[in-house]
Amino acid sequence: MLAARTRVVDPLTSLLPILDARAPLLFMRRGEGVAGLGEAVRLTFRGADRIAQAAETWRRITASATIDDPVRKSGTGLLAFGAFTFDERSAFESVLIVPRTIVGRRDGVSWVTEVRVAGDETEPPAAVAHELGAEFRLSLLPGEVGPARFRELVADAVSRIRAGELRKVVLARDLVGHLPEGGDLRRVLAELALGYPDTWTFAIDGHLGSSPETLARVSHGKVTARVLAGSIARGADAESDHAAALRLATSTKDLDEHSYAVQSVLDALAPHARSGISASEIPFALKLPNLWHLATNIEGVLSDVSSALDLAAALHPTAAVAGTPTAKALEVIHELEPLDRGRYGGPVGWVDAAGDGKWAVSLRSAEVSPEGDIRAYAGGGILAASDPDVELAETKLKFRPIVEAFG
Ligand SMILES: C=C(O[C@@H]1C=C(C(=O)O)C=C[C@H]1O)C(=O)O
Repeated sequence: MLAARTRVVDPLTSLLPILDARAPLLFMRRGEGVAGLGEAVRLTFRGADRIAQAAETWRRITASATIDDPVRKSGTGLLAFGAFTFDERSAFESVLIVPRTIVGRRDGVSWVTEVRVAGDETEPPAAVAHELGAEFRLSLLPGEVGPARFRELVADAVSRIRAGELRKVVLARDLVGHLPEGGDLRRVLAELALGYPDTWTFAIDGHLGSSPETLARVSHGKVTARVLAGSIARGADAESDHAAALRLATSTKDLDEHSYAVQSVLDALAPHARSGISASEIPFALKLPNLWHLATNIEGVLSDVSSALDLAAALHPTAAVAGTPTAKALEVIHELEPLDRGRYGGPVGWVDAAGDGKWAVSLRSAEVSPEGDIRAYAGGGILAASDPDVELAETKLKFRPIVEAFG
C-alpha cells in the first residue's frame, strides 16, 4: 500500500541539483518535468508483454493507493518512472520505479510529492540542491559493432531489402567507455539539457539520454505523439543549412522512410482513438543542433481508458526504431546486429495515477552500469537506397549529444 501527498512549493530554479549523483531519476524538457529521489517501489518486467504487464501492475498499485493531491496536474500525485528494453530477449531489466520523493516543475508551478510505503516509518529524502561533483571527461570508443562492421551490416540489410524480404530495418552500433570513480551523472545530464533543450533529457535506472522523439503523451484524455524518421546533417552556414533541410524535405527515400514510421504509429493508436487521429499531411523539418529530422505531430482524443503506459505498450516498437514490417524487421535485427540494445530504442518516461504521462523513444542514449561501464547506441533506418558510408556518418551525428556530454 502506498500513500502519496503532493504540495506546491516555492518555485525551483532547476531540477538537476537535487538529483542523486549516481542514480538520477529525471524526465525533463526546457527545464520543466519531473525528478525523483529514492525508491518506494521498484518493479521489474521481462518478456514479450513486459510493457503491458507494467501498465496492468500500475493500475493495481494506483487503485489501492491513498493519494492526497490538491494540485491535480499531469504528473502530480503518485507517479512511476519507467525504462523498457527495446527487445524482449534483452539481458537488461525493464523497470517501473516509484520514487520516495517526486519533484515537479511546470508552467511556473513547482511541487513535491512524498511517497510512503505502509510499514516503513522512514522519512522520504528531502529535495535539496547539492553541489555538482568535479568535472570529468571521458572518451567513448567503438564497442561490439565498430564502423567497419556497421558498414557491412548496412550492406547486408540493403541486399535483403532489395531481395524483397522487407522494406526497412533500423540497425544500430555502439560506443563504450568507463565513468571515472565518483563521476557525477548530473554533469552529463546538465550538458545534455543545455545542448539539446528541445529534447527529452532523461535518466532512469542508469539509462540516460536526450531524445527528440515523443512516443506517446497523454494529458486529460488527449494523446499526442511525434514521429521522427529521415535525417540529414546540419549545414555549416545558413545557406547550406537551408539547402540541407530542403534536400531532406524533398528526398523520396526519406519521405518513404518517414511515411512507414507515421503509419505504424497511426495503426497502433487507431483502436484507442476511434473518433480519429490526425497527422499533418506533410512532415516538417525539425531542427536539432546536430541534425535535421523529418517530423510529424500526431494527435487524437482517447476513446478508452488507456494510460500513457498502455499506449507505449501498443506503440512499441515503431518503424522508427525497428523497421517495416515490424516482425520481419525484428528478425533481421536479431540476425544481423550482435548487440543487446538494452533500453535504447525502448520507451522511457513516466505515468501518473490518472494514467497521464509522457513517454519518449530512448534515442541519443547510453546505459551506465552500477560499476560505471558505459555503452552508448545510435542507429538509423536502412532502405533499399541506403548507402553504408552515409548511414555510418549519420550514426556519428546521432552519437554527438552523448559523446559531447561525457567528453
Ligand atoms: C535510430 C535512431 O534514430 C531514429 C532514426 C532516424 C532515421 O533513420 O532517420 C531518425 C530519428 C529516429 O527515429 C537513433 O538516433 O539511434
